[in-house]
Amino acid sequence: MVEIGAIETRGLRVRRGRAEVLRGLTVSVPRGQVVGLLGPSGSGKTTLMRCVVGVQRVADGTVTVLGQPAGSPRLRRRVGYVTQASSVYDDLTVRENLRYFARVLDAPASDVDRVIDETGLGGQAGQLTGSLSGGQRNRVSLAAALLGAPELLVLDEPTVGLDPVLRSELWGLFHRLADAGTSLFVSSHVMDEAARCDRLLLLRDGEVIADDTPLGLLQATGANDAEAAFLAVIRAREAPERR
Ligand SMILES: Nc1ncnc2c1ncn2[C@@H]1O[C@H](COP(=O)(O)OP(=O)(O)OP(=O)(O)O)[C@@H](O)[C@H]1O
Repeated sequence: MVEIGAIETRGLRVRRGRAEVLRGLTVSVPRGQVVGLLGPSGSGKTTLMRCVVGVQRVADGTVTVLGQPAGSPRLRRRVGYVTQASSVYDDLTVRENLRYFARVLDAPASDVDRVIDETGLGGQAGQLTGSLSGGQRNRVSLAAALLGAPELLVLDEPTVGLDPVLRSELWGLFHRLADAGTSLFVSSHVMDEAARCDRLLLLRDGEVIADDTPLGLLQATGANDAEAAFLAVIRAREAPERR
């Protein structure tokens, strides 16, 4: 049997306003890995994630998630999505928020303690969410997305605003989840997070300019880090046009 990837897109085109922001993307995200979606601000990362979770109007092409068309009702509990904005209630405590979302998602009540533990929020569980720092609040949204143990997690810049220790802990969590079989699709505009991914998709101006492992990308470009590799890929693509 052919293994169905976590995410498959074919010729995906999206227009937002007058601009074409995804320009015929064909990408494949394997299961059970942490796949990084890296690219500068405005390159289309959030738009691609919106396509994956089925909330973006698509002009052309297909998006298949866990073998189903993106947005299909059967994917609702199988896919967790964390946007850049907080998706939890400020006037509830961390634990109250998670209990509420566990009920909405029909997740086991025991998941609440599990996700509090996984996201390191034990010390804040009884605190009103509105009184937390921005980074802590992001982790409450992440904890809510972990309820019910979805097979695919789509995380839009989950480490923004976190200190290096928390950032490192969160990447550790992502890999533990992947080791247990979860697929993670994680965006970042911070190139130094590239090395933490199993696989990378580099996006620029709505096009995938590289799809490789971090090591493969460094070897292919001869660069020492992801930022230099990104620039090398861009230069190589633009070189023929200069002639
Ligand atoms: N609601 C909208 N209407 C029109 N254009 C939009 C809208 N939202 C985003 N865009 C445009 O689509 C392009 C891609 O935006 P997108 O948010 O997907 O980029 P991104 O890579 O996620 O950026 P960031 O890292 O800043 O979040 C940008 O040029 C942006 O200006």
